[in-house]
Amino acid sequence: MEGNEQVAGREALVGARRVVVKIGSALLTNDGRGLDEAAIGGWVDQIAALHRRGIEVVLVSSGAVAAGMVRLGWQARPSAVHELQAAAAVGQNGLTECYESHFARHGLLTAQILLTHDDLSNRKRYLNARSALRTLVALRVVPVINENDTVVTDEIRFGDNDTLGALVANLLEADALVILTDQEGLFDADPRSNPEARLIAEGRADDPSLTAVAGGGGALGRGGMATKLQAARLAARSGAVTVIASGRQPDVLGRLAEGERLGTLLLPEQAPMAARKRWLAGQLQVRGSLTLDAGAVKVLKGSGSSLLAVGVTAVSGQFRRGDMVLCVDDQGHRVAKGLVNYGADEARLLVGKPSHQIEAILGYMEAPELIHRDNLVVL
Ligand SMILES: Nc1ncnc2c1ncn2[C@@H]1O[C@H](COP(=O)(O)OP(=O)(O)O)[C@@H](O)[C@H]1O
Ligand SMILES: N[C@@H](CCC(=O)OP(=O)(O)O)C(=O)O
Repeated sequence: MEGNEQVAGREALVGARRVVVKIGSALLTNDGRGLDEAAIGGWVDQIAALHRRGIEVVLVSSGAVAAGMVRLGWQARPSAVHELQAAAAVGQNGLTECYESHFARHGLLTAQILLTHDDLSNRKRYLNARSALRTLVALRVVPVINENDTVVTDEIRFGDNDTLGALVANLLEADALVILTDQEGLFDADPRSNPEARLIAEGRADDPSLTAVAGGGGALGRGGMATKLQAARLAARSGAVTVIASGRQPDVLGRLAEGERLGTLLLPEQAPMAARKRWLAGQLQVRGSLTLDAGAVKVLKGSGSSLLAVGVTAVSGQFRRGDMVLCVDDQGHRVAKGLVNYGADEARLLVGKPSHQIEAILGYMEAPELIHRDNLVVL
């Protein structure tokens, strides 16, 4: 049942139609030697493949300052604002050129968009930015966004591009924000300093315990995991899920879109329900059915509750835990469908039984409900 669980847990990316991909400085720069053009070519190939599948991708790319430093022959990142601004202005050219030439190999146009904090906090400019981006996406152009480093000062800058990526995800109501970085995801401690650190595969974006483990960035990046977690919280506001993953994993974007467990998935508290339900509703393959009594039909339709065995009168078909089953009323009318927590044989034993008896009947309890409400869609 691994496979079903995998897809159920990652459905928001599997069904995503619009994705913001953020590529960080730590990843883009060739050990501080300027842009890693070969790696950029690889990400462009992946994005083009998503495009061909009909997924709209908006790119948020860092790297201007790092690329500018190399072009200018500077060894160390300057601390003076005017020098950072100059480096960004020089480097942004190289960045744009690099993306443009790689996307051109796939017959795709790019558009450079440089935003500042003001552009997104001022309502009028926000709406202008939104309509321009929507138009570009509708034209199948790939927007490549960065902060307009040349005109911002410390007080008004995002600084890290994680925040910018999240705001763009909000702006476009994207389904997902994918943050590609130099680590496999969020670990329970910074893996640079703690080799024992373990990857956190999944969590709630607003889980306060994650704040404690998310540290600052490396030499090249700006915000580290702390700003990535904050970005996930921001993105969650408009219902987007966030994935933090390593850009060095081969075909990371394609594999995520296939539902593979890579990196850290950070789910919003409320809104992903809509995406999840959309995905559930779109699933065609049903392995069996559960007949519900009138009380169960009422609570499912009325209050969006989970389905308990006590409200089930009959089980048909052969299904396994995690399979999609149909819920019908006593007349056989379709009421709901969802991913079931028990296989058909166990479900038959549980028919009409209250949840507190599950353990006594089966010898174990997988879950107190037959179908959890998160995995259920009323038809
Ligand atoms: N809990 C953690 N898990 C993973 N990485 C962490 C964690 N805490 C801090 N980091 C650091 O965050 C860095 C990635 O962030 P950053 O350097 O800002 O990259 P980017 O430029 O891709 O945004 C990692 O290289 C790592 O050292
Ligand atoms: N706007 C800056 C990028 C800032 C930055 O490095 O952010 P991040 O990739 O989040 O660590 C640049 O292009 O150099």
